[in-house]
Amino acid sequence: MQELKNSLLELITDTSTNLPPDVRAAIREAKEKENAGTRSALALSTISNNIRMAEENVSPICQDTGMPTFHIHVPVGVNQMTITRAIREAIVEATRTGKLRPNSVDSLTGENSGDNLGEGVPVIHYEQWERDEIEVRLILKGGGCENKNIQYSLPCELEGLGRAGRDLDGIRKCILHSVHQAQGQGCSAGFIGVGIGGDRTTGYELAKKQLFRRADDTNPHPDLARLETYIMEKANELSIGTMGFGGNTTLLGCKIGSMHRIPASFYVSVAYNCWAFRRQGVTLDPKTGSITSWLYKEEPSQVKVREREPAAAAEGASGTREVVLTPPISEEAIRDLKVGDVVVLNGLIHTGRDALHKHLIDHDSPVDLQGSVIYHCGPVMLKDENGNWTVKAAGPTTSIREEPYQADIIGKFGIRAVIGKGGMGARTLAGLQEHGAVYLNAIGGAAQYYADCITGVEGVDFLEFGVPEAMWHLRVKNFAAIVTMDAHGNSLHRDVEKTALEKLAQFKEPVFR
Ligand SMILES: O=C(O)C[C@H](O)C(=O)O
Ligand code: SF4
Repeated sequence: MQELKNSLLELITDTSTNLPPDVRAAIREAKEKENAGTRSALALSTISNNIRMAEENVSPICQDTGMPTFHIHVPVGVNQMTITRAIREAIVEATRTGKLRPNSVDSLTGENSGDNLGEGVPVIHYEQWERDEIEVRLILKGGGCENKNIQYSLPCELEGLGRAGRDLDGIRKCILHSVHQAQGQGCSAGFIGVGIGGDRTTGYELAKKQLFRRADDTNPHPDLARLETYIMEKANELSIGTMGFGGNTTLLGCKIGSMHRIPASFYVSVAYNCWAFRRQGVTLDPKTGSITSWLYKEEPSQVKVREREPAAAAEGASGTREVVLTPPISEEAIRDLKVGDVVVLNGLIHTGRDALHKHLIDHDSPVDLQGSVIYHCGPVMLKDENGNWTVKAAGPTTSIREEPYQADIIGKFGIRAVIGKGGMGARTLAGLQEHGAVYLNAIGGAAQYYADCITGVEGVDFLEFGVPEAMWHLRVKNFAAIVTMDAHGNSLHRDVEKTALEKLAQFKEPVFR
């Protein structure tokens, strides 16, 4: 098995940097459905560029390279411990070369192991089979969409949909609700895997297993096939759209599996995966460990591929105002901004996410933040041989996690803009109004696109928090993001959620009897 580690490294690298054709086709279709000049069309254009850049640069599509999760089939007699050792070596190597972000954090001490290894990380499931080849499937599922997974215990009451009973119609309601509760926070448009039945653990496992199905397959079970088709149609009428900007595509794929349960329990478990759906697989020669085939490389047959770029997403949103700003930004410039404006930033910005926000509540900042821009981002960084840092990937992280801190931090330090994704809540909105600040929504997952806007790394503080959580001081050029919450009490996120809830309520009546 001398080739095993190299094969696994190739699999990890390809998974992180190159989306499979079925996922690309779903995104391409979504792009064709959006109207020219809309925010969703613009976001999908950025996403498509990002996918291309990641492949060309052989760099992570999204900076959050997620929880590496392997599903492996082995012929009888193959040593699983040899495979586990090779996976661990390949993971360390992929982290060292910037194909994976160091993502494994000790839950008690907060320490980042730095090499993506740790208790329970990576996740590896083995199963024996009677074929004489090894099959390795891998998903890199990021944290923002993982946080939007949801498990329902039937019967239950669902906002907008009323009672969900222990039958196919109750299941239908849970799945629709799961898409609504995710809004744009899991980097919609997303893919969902659904597990019906099992217990709390196996239900989620079944849901995640569905994510290994190709986006263009058909469920062999007629009821589940019907339900998948129904969900795809109705979830896309919720108008949540790409990144929760509103729009025609909210869901790119829905795959449902079912298993037995015990009489008292009836779970519907939903695994939500962002558009950056990094899934790949290989078969390996059990003697040499070399790759014999790739599992998700063929183009889907039923999706037509257009020759030229559709007019829809070609250029910037029509009628939007573009405002160029350089920090430190004045309160006046900020109060002039309205939801829908595109802000183009030049100059110095600072990253800060969970650890930094918690820290700043009762500590000083190492740099003056008056008039500054904070970027909710945990980048992939590499140090070169001269000790200089380079940015390998740098998209936004989900902002809502900072909701308990954000308004206070803005007030305490005089921050004028926060860049993130998915939007923030009522407390932050009030804080923006009170202190004169805005929330700027960047396109989640577009880590190559934003890394390209970073012209220099001017320093770093709190590296002891780990690479993703450190405070990186980044010089940017033409960094564009949309104002989705302004200093006048307006929030696009609040509006989209309200509309989506009204639309969800239209699906209250029974459909599957
Ligand atoms: O950790 C990150 O960089 C992002 C995360 O996947 C998120 O979606 O919030
Ligand atoms: S930032 Fe968005 S695209 Fe990246 S892993 Fe998180 S949810 Fe997925």
